Amino acid sequence: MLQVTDIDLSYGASRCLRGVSLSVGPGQVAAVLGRNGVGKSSLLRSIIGLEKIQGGSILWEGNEMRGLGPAERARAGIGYVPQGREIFPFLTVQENLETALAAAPRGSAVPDEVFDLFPILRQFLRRRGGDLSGGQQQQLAIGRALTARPRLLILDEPTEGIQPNVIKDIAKVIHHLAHDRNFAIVLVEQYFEFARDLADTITVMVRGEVALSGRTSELDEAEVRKLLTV
Ligand SMILES: Nc1ncnc2c1ncn2[C@@H]1O[C@H](COP(=O)(O)OP(=O)(O)OP(=O)(O)O)[C@@H](O)[C@H]1O
Repeated sequence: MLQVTDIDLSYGASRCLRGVSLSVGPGQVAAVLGRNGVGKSSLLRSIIGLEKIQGGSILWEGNEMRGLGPAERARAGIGYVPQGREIFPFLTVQENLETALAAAPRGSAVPDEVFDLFPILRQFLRRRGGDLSGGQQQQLAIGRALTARPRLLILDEPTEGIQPNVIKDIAKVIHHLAHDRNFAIVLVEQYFEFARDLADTITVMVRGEVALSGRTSELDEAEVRKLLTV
């Protein structure tokens, strides 16, 4: 279980997150929605340890993550797929995947599951990351996160700049990871429909704060849409 409680984050004098809370358990997908610049990526970066929060707590599987760096949080089972994918363009697909093994015990390999989920990665193992399409790069970024064998997967706008047929594949994978493999998943999205169809809970942020949060089935869709457009 991930329990983010009342976190505050400032960049210098500018407050970015104010009292933000979010929780997600194994087998669940929590979506975070909001317009550009409301703090969604900053929230994710705070959870994985790339930003140093000034207040609040981040409990993962009962342990406080707040004082830990990103590598320690990764070892604790937190996986991250960054916005824009951040594939290494001059490394091959295989090498990109293997970067996630840096902290793994010696002799560890890319799990077969990665290739079962994304057969294209096996086919393109020796191709350079920079030569893949946007959708293939997104699959590689998710595959790379899974290579570290996380139990919590955090995805920042996985549908950004990707064709509809690949978006469907990615939605299927996220659904499978949560419901068949018991991952806890936090997903930041711009597209309401994608989040609604996948997520158990939705949190809508406005200017660094949680404006609305609840079970997807119980949220007033019109109200959510209003917060995403004003
Ligand atoms: N490293 C930083 N230094 C200073 N300000 C930052 C930094 N990162 C983000 N910000 C500011 O914090 C606010 C929240 O940014 P953030 O990227 O978290 O929003 P977002 O909701 O993810 O937006 P987007 O959908 O555009 O990715 C913005 O005003 C942004 O300009």
